[in-house]
Amino acid sequence: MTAAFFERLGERIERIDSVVSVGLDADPDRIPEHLRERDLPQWAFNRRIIDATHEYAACYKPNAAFYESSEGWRSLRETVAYAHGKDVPVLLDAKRADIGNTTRQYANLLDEVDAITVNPYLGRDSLQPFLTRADKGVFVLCRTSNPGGADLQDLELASGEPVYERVAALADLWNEHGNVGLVVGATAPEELADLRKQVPDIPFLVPGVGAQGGDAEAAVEHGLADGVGLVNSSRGIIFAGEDRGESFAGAAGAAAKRLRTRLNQYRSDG
Ligand SMILES: O=c1ccn([C@@H]2O[C@H](COP(=O)(O)O)[C@@H](O)[C@H]2O)c(=O)[nH]1
Repeated sequence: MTAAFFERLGERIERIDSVVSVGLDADPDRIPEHLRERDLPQWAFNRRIIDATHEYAACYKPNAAFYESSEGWRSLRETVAYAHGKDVPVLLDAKRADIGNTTRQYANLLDEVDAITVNPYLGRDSLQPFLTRADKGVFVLCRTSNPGGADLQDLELASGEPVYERVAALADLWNEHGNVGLVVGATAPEELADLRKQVPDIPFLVPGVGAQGGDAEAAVEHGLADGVGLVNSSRGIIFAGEDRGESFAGAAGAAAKRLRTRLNQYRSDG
């Protein structure tokens, strides 16, 4: 039987001593000039990024938004297969969910990848086809890293609890197979701390360090549950060498290594 996602992730984290999620947001406008004439420029870019970063990557997190074209989906498929060939799990940041028959189609994405992000605002039935995939990780958006994340997610319910806490409570209920994680931004360190107290056993995916300037220490301190969790940086790693022409990938590798070192300093502090 295939080991559950968080078990596999925990083994990977231990093996490479890293909680870094490398975000593969291969923005076609930022891919180096010399790769733009390739058949699949995003795939050519990602392959070089993976070669340079896989030793430091607990997982790869491509954001589906960057692959929403026929070429993009082909690039994504090649990228996923290549990452798997390097033994690195892939978490597709797709933020999916819909009514029953539609969401069942979305959940087929899990045939290709190891984990996915989902949107909780349509409720349990919209997530059911993801949640029942016991061997796959399902990260529920809880308190996002963007400035507008507070607009709805921080609103207080009649009970006095903020919406993001209710989402965490529901996600905990939905976690019948031990495959649920939460997405909590590093730009919201207080919410990260509150949520960790509320759901001590659920691993977080923490985006927002690097380009968004989030709190890396809080990301590590609160993002991990029994050592398992992910701290993501996308642009800060893959475009670290944007001005370096053909040696862009080396700069990405160095950025991933630096982030691992920085995060590990907080991991060992605990
Ligand atoms: O709350 C959220 C949820 C998802 N994201 C995604 O993570 C990466 C962050 O990219 P950076 O370049 O490191 O800022 C990107 O794919 C976002 O869509 C997030 O930032 N915040």
